[in-house]
Amino acid sequence: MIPAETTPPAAEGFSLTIRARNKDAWDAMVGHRFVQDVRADRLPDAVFQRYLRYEHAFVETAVTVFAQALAKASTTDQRRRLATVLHGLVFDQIDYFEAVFRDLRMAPTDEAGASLPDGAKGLRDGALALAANGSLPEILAGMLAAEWAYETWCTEASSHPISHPSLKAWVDLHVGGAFAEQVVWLRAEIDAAALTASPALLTAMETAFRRTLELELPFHDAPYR
Ligand SMILES: Cc1ncc(CN)c(N)n1
Repeated sequence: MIPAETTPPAAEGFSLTIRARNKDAWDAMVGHRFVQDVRADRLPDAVFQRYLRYEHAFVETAVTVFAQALAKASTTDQRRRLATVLHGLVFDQIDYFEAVFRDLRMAPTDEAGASLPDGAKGLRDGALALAANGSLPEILAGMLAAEWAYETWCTEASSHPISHPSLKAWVDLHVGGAFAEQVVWLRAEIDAAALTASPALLTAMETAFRRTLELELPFHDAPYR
């Protein structure tokens, strides 16, 4: 669904506004069956292993998306922040996949992603199209939806016992520290951009936010096949 023309309210930031206006998609993501299974410590191993492959591919996609955001950045602060985001992805997160594939004796994911299911390809293709065609605020609004939803559900899930050490480690990578700072920064960028954005740009930012949440749902359905 494309949102109707968007206006930012005076008092609260635009990031909170678009999350509230898209509560149905947000709630569907942070309450997805996959999230519920992690929280209840009952995620089947086969689902986790399929998820890891799709997720590894998505992290590689996120590197491309944030690299394109960096190319479109106009200030040194934005470039530094985005370089930090990229560092977290190519080191902390890719290191995690290399270790987990070794520990679980899984073959590495094929780099071209040819074997990905439609749900995983949908999120990848949506994010890459946004990165290629969108302005910086649109790209950041789309990635805010992905990062903020993960920070939210992982923070909640991390207060429950998670017995699979690799799953626990993955959840913990999205709680506090540099990841939380990244979400704070993305929100601040969206809030600041909205203050001077045209109505068309506000709508484009909200569309990117919602579309990403909508694409997250089939991505997380996919490992259940
Ligand atoms: C599918 C997906 N969406 C979001 C995130 C948060 N980086 C993630 N790791 N994976």
